[in-house]
Amino acid sequence: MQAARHVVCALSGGVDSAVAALLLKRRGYQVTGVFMKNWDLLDEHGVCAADKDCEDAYRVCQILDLPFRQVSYVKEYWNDVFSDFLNEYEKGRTPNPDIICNKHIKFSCFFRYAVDNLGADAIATGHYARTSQEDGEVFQQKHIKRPEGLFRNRFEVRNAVKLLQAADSFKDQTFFLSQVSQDALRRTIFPLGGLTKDFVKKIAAENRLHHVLQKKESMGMCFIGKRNFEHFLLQYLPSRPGQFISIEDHKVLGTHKGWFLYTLGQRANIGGLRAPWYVVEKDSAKGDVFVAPRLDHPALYRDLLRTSRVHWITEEPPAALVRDKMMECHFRFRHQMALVCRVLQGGRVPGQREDPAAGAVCLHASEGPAPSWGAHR
Ligand SMILES: Nc1ncnc2c1ncn2[C@@H]1O[C@H](COP(=O)(O)OP(=O)(O)OP(=O)(O)O)[C@@H](O)[C@H]1O
Repeated sequence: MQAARHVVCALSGGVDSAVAALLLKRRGYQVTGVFMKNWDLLDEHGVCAADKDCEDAYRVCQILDLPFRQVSYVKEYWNDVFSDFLNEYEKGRTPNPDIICNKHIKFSCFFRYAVDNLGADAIATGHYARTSQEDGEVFQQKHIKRPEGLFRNRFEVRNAVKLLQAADSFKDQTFFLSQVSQDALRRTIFPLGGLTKDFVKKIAAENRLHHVLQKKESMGMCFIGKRNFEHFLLQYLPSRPGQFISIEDHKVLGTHKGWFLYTLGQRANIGGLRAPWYVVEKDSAKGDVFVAPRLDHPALYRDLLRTSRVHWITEEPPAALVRDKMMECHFRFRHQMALVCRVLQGGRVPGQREDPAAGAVCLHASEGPAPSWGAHR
């Protein structure tokens, strides 16, 4: 008889990955649970939250009778995720550290550790996402036990694998997985891809996983916790006091501690003013932040958005984009925001060589691509 395939499941100490590990075991895989310690500084209460999460992950393995390991990527997280996060803020952009963490830590360091050190055939996480090689049936909300034979070709894939949205569109986490490599995706299983969160909680409750059920859902950036975001950032970046200026009459409305703390479109709380104002523009040289008085103010809207090099998971870059220099794509600009169909124009980024994988996104659905890179309003 063929030996069971070995799947290394990333266990965060939360309910999703605990149920992912349980489902893998039920399907006949040999499962190892691994907790990653990525951040070891104390939170706002002087507690290292990672220690409690690690204990919870260990308990999941005890309940499910799985081997448990712990790895530390504190140094890698600091160098590849947190430093990038600070650098991006310093440049006035708003990075998403969860996307970078998936790219560099979970689907790179952890993936290599699982394959090279633990001899895994595949890794698994509790993300709500699917790939084009999932065996549809087994992801339905039924307790079906599958004979091992059905999965024997699971990891011998010839065609490139696609990242697909989860069945639970509210929980779908593909936005955070948008930078993973083809190499890692080929050997990744998302056991929760076809399930709803409620169903996952039900499975946890029926399988003695009460300790993870009681935990609060992780929200926002893990290293910030409940701390005030501005205070947190100003511990790492020097403040640069500047002014809030009205875009309408250039009147000074108040002061702030750093233009880089604001994101375009963000609501700005200006001391002493009751009505909300929204960020339109930032002047990095003078440190001023220009604001508009209403969310429907025309100064807040754009026709064109420039992207840096696009990360193509399946076809790099798509042949249609190289041939036509443009293609229709569906975009999501933030997690849980609706997907919108827009035209992506490949081409030349100013100051760089011709690169069909870099692009501009025309933000009006009804119009064709914008005429040139110069136009950005
Ligand atoms: N510290 C960690 N150690 C191991 N795996 C992790 C860790 N943090 C996250 N993961 C993996 O990444 C997945 C997504 O994590 P994320 O924190 O975004 O989601 P989540 O919905 O809160 O998941 P969970 O309920 O499992 O904590 C987890 O389900 C788990 O597989």
